[in-house]
Amino acid sequence: MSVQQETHGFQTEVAQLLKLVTHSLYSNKEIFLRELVSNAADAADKLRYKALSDPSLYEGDGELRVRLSVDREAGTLTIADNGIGMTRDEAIEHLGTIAKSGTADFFANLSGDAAKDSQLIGQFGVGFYSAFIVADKVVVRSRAAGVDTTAGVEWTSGGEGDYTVATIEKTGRGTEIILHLREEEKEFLDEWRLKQIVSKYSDHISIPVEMWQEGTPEREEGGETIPATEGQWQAANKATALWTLSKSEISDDEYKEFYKHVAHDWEDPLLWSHNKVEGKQEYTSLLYIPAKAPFDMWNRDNKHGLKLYVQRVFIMDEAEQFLPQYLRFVKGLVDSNDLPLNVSRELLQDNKVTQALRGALTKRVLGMLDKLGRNDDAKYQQFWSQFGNVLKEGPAEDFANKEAIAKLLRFASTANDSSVANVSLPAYIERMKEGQDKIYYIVADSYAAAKNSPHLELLKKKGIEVLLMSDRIDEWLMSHLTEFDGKALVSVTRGDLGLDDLSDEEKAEQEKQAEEHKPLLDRVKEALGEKIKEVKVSQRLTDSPACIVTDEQDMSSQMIKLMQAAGQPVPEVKPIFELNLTHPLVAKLEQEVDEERFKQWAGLLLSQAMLAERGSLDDPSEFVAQLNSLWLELSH
Ligand SMILES: Nc1ncnc2c1ncn2[C@@H]1O[C@H](COP(=O)(O)OP(=O)(O)OP(=O)(O)O)[C@@H](O)[C@H]1O
Repeated sequence: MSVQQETHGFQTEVAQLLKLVTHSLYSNKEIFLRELVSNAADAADKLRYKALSDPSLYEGDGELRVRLSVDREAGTLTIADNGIGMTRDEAIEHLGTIAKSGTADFFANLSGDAAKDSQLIGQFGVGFYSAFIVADKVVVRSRAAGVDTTAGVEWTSGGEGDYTVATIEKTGRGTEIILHLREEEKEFLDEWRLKQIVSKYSDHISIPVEMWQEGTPEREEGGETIPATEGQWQAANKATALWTLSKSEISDDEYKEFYKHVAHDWEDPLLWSHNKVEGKQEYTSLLYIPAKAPFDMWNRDNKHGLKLYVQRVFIMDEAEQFLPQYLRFVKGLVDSNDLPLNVSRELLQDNKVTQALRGALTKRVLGMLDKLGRNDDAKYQQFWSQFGNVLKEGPAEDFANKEAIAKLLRFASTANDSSVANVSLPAYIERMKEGQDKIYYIVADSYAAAKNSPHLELLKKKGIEVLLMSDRIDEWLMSHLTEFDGKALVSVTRGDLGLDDLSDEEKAEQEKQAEEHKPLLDRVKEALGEKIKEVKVSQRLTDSPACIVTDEQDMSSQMIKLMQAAGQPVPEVKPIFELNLTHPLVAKLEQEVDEERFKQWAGLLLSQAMLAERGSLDDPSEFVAQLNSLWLELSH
């Protein structure tokens, strides 16, 4: 008997997802079973957790499991669990909408190319909806733990635009998913096939996945009577929580499958680390680095964190207290023996055990990445391309581990001929010139702007390597990273380059020049007035006539741009104007006797330098007017 039947439309994104699922995930269709079993195991975990404080929720049935059964005549495969179940409202919410933040944006960005989109969809996580890869009708019958048997729900959909829900009576607690298999998917009615899939994907799910084993009648064999056996449910998987085993008992494939269950990812992970720790703290951690960044990594509401278990009992998903923000891409679990079973999110917050675990797990992740960086360049590059920009938040967030994080950073460099960020600070230091005691870098708007910046000219000539940075976060990163391995990190667009350590002679020469050309410097300062802070003889240019640099104490151009983009007020910063005395244009300027023309030339050089450094001018029309007027004079 069912009452209160209603039809609902799917959330737009669900309808889109379903269309994609049925059309593009076909090549790996058997994983629908992994996804549904994974959900059943999650539902068992949730019930166990709730029952810690209210054991009556078990209703006398505390052996949590999932059962697979087939009905050949009806052409159905049923996946039934006795986990937490769903109420009518929960079924509508969980099976009719997607709650992930950023979902609409994600769908808006799909390309329409089935092959590409199917990859993305895998990353997005299809979960329950994968049922529609093999079924043209799905019926979900569920009853939540602790509610009356008359408050069950039946959810039915053909995977098109809508679904129906009805209130039903359901004696057993938990969820039953009945798949009406498509004509061409009848292979999933074959028990052998199902067993094979279960042991392939779900061996180490913590609950048994059971299948019905028919009984046998009494029979005679070799003159002996073998008694009849009764039919019974038998587990088709090992049903041991993977992390409780020792490493030597676990194959790589098992680690990978388990990752897909904990991380809700469809792809293999890049790397993992499994550790049992005993002594002052007792815990097991299994930490994974995904191969690809999730679509919503930059979304502020993105959920992240580890699964928390206490003494093998699931406590919560997405416990974000165990790792810092800049490691939010790490997936996996921690199973603690020291936390109380009734620990809540609030209690985790200021807890000593949590703090200690966070410290240890952070070190573990940084250590795992460091090892990868040293042993496998290609894999490390893959990691860096996906998560490098998240890791760059580290030095600002985690002072204690600054040096360890800095070791993991990678940058493009003048030592390479490509924009690939693959130079580490230790590698830079190894290549440093005799007498060089600083690490030089530049932050610009793009790789090309960084690489071709005039500020690099002299360093290039001297064969000194400069790290080239052009990610939005780089300026902020470098403002927190001023030293590595005892060496100062110096921006080539700021203050003094400190090259004097390289050659006393050159320094003396520069001072001499500054003295000799003081009248020129004074005239330029006079001509440009309030636009600049100071005029100096440049020690960094060889080919360009002039450049601007930022005073040590002032905010850099890149930082100003960042703050402007974020709508923040910025202080007015005047640049230091540096002239290259060896450049013919500067020589010409020095000889100019007409003060008006001198002013125009000086203004033009300043505008050029501003353009090269900032990519734009406060008053572009002034620049154009100056340029045109000088051209006209030249052509006379
Ligand atoms: N067997 C089940 N028992 C109880 N609730 C379930 C069951 N299957 C699904 N649900 C509910 O439906 C929700 C949606 O499931 P679905 O598999 O689509 O997503 P998910 O598991 O949350 O994440 P992902 O899409 O990444 O797999 C679940 O979060 C859960 O609340």
